[in-house]
Amino acid sequence: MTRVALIAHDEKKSDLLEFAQTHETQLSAYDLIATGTTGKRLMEATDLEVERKESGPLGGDLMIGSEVAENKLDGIVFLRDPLRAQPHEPDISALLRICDVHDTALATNLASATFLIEGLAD
Ligand SMILES: O=C(CO)COP(=O)(O)O
Repeated sequence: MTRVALIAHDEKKSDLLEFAQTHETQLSAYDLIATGTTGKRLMEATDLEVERKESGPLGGDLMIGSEVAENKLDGIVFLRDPLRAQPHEPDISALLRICDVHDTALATNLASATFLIEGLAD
């Protein structure tokens, strides 16, 4: 089954929730994982079932990165906050890097997230 990770920094969570609501039917066909708070908010805002990892600052990005390293993930939507520094910046960089190492589809803004979700459906 197609497995997708959804992650958003706090300033981008409302964008991700709206995205998930818009694409809920499509997303419901996928195995979904998320960082802790993102996953909680997604399950509150939609009927989607989401496997929650740790919160980002507590290692959630690294847990998702480890799935990328094991080739378990087909795609990641990661709406980062481009305007604020994050305390766990090294973890974020590690996740982006491992996606490139394994050529895993990664969308970091809404426009590319739409392409990713539609592309995975093909
Ligand atoms: O910090 C994050 C990604 O780097 C997201 O973590 P949360 O979903 O727990 O807020």
